[in-house]
Amino acid sequence: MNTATIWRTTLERLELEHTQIDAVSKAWLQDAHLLTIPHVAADDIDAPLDAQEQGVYFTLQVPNHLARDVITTRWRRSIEEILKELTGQAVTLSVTDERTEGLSSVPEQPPFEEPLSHAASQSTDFIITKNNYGSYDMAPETTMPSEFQYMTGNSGSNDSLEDWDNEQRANILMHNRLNPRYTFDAFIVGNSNRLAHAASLAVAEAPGESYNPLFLYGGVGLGKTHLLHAIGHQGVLTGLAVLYVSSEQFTNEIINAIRYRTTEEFRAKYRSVDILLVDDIQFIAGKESTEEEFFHTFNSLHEMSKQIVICSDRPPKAIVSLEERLRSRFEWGLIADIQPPDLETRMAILRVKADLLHYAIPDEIIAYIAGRVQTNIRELEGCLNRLMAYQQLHRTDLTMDVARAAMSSLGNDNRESRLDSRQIAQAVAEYYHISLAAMCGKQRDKHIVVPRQIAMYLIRQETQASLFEIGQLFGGRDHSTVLHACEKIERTINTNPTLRREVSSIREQLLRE
Ligand SMILES: Nc1ncnc2c1ncn2[C@@H]1O[C@H](COP(=O)(O)OP(=O)(O)OP(=O)(O)O)[C@@H](O)[C@H]1O
Repeated sequence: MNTATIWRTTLERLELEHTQIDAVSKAWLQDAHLLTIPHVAADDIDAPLDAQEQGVYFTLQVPNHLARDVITTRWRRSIEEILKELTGQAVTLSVTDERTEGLSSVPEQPPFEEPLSHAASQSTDFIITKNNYGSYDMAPETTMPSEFQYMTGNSGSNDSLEDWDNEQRANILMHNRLNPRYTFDAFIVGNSNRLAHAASLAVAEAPGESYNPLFLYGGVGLGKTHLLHAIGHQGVLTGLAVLYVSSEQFTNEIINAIRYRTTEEFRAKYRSVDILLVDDIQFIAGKESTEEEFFHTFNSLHEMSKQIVICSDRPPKAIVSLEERLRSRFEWGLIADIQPPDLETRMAILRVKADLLHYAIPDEIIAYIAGRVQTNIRELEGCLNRLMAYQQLHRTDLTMDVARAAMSSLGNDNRESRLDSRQIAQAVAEYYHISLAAMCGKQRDKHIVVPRQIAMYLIRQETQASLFEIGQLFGGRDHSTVLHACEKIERTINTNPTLRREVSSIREQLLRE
């Protein structure tokens, strides 16, 4: 079997096994090329090579960055599984959007073409939205409605554009209050934000060429503004005129332009930018003249292939009272959502933020904070700042007790009153699939002892129960046994990432209840 046959068979199997596979992924996968590293070529898979033990390394070449990220996140595991079955060997698959030299290609296939640029890779604009199955749906390009002609031909707006000299463009750059901390480098990518990040990067690398507009949406404090600014920084670096505005600012400028009869200047300003970044667009809904003006600004920029990036707390369809013609434009390019980050991503974000602040903080405390704040990264950062402030104020070492005190005294921890010891013990027993009775009893098997110690540790952390009370719950054990258990878990958590993850997952589960 050569790689072409393997890939064809893999695709057929994938489509059979995943009937909900979305149209965009399907198109990317059909365009993809499966390659192997020469010394473990797939043609040799029947030969008893070393590769039999090491497995086969495949590379899947896909058309662009976004395809790479989506296929890696959503499909790589399944493809690997199928390849494993087909080849009868362990398989490692990497997905790339670059042409990799030295890989064996498929003899019967046409020669591999240069990877497509973002512009070329997307011959038609399409809309990708998540459907109810959590996969992506694609809709065909919308045709350009006639209102699009506004201000592009007869109105003379292009003349005003030419009048808009370099000095004024420089002014725009100067007055862009882009937060220097909000860069791509400082953005942690996890499954929750991978698509939004990849799309933002694509847009920053080739403004106006790939996804236009790019519409990012997600809950409060999940990094939408951060990505907008990151795109902005990149644009500024390459000398483009970038304008970042909140929809509120846009509205105020329109009101003033109407009041002081300066609408021509307003229009010239907005239509001379190369990248327009608009935050919190949901607030323009229902504001008639703002919507009207934004509509025309959008059309002018889009026609000139200038990049527009829009953020909102909800998808266009959910912005009630937004004019239909605006909604359809927002759905024109790419819609990417940002979901709340998982525990690992929250921990990674905290670690990076702490490092940036040169704040030495043990993993255990990182896990503790990340377990507490689950849906808002701004709040997560707030906790870190509070902890620093608390520690400095009390001039104390950073310990778990200090972290707990900082959280509770600053009103960020009201869970103690909700969680009781029995509930925690029950959650731990369930997590480890053992009975509560066994965990609280006398058994000394390892698979019971460790969960018991974890339960003691969590109860100590999450409730006001004394060592004596905890001992009573666990079959009348001595307070020193409880203390020993708590200290042991506290120590081990710092050196054992698996245990740390388990404890954090239980805590997260408890806080969710
Ligand atoms: N993935 C991430 N990596 C690093 N920091 C992040 C990430 N996501 C968000 N942040 C940080 O979280 C804070 C809040 O992010 P941001 O202001 O971008 O959120 P938002 O989605 O625009 O929120 P809002 O809807 O309230 O405007 C910022 O300090 C940002 O740097």
